[in-house]
Amino acid sequence: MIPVAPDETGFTAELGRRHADLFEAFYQHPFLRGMRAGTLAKEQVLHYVGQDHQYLTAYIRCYGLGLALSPDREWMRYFHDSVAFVLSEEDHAHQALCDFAGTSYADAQVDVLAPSAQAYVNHMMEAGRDSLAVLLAALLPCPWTYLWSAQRFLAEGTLGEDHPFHGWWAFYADPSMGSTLTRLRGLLDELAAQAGAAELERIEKAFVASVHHEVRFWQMAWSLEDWTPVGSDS
Ligand SMILES: Cc1ncc(C[n+]2csc(CCO)c2C)c(N)n1
Repeated sequence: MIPVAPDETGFTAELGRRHADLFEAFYQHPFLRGMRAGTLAKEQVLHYVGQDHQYLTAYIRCYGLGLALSPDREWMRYFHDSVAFVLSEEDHAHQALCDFAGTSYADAQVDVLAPSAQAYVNHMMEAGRDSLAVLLAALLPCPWTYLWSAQRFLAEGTLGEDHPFHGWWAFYADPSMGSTLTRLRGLLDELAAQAGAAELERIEKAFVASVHHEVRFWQMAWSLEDWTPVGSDS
C-alpha cells in the first residue's frame, strides 16, 4: 500500500510515490508492529515517550525557523497554528502511552536525546538554515508517516476501544491531523512549483532523510538506544 491515492497530482504526491518503499519500512518496523499488536514492553514505550517529547520540542523550534522564513502573514498563520497545535495537543497521544506503562507523563521525561533522535533533530534544524521549502520537506514525513499509518491501521478494522494504545492510534487518525498534512503538502507543492533544479534536489534529499530518520526513531525505541559506547557489554 502506498501513501498516495492514484488521482493525486503535484510535487509531494510524486515524492510519496517515489519513496513508497520507505513508508512501507516505517509501517513494517517491529516497533510499529508492536504498537498495532499491543505487544511492546513498557520500557520500550517509555523510551519512546521520553525521546518523543524532546523531539516535539525541537519540532516546535523548527516551526519557529519557518516563522522567521515566512514571506507573508498567511505563512505566519500556518506556523503560528502549528506551534499551538503541537504545544497543546500532541501530549494527549503520549498520555495514552504513559497510562499503558503505569507512569506519569512527568516521570517519563528525559533530558538527553538518544543518538538517533539527536540526528533527526539536527537534520531538521539544519534544513531551517536552507530555504523555506527545504525546511518544509524535512518536516513533512513526520505528520505524513504517522497519519498514513494510523489511517491504514484503522482501515483494517481491528482497533477496539480496549486496545492498549487506542488513544495513540485514534489521535493520529483524527481528521484534524489530516488537515495539518493537507496544508503542509499544499504549501510545499506551491514552493516546489517555483523552485529551480538545484533546490528541488535539496528538497527531495531533506524529505528522504527525514523518512529514514522516522524509521530509525522506531529502531531507537525498539532497541532502547542510548549513549552506551557501541560494542561494550554494559
Ligand atoms: C518521531 C516522531 N515523528 C512524528 C510524530 C508525529 N507528529 C509530531 S509533530 C506532528 C505535526 C503536527 O502535529 C506530528 C504528526 C511524532 N510524534 N514523533
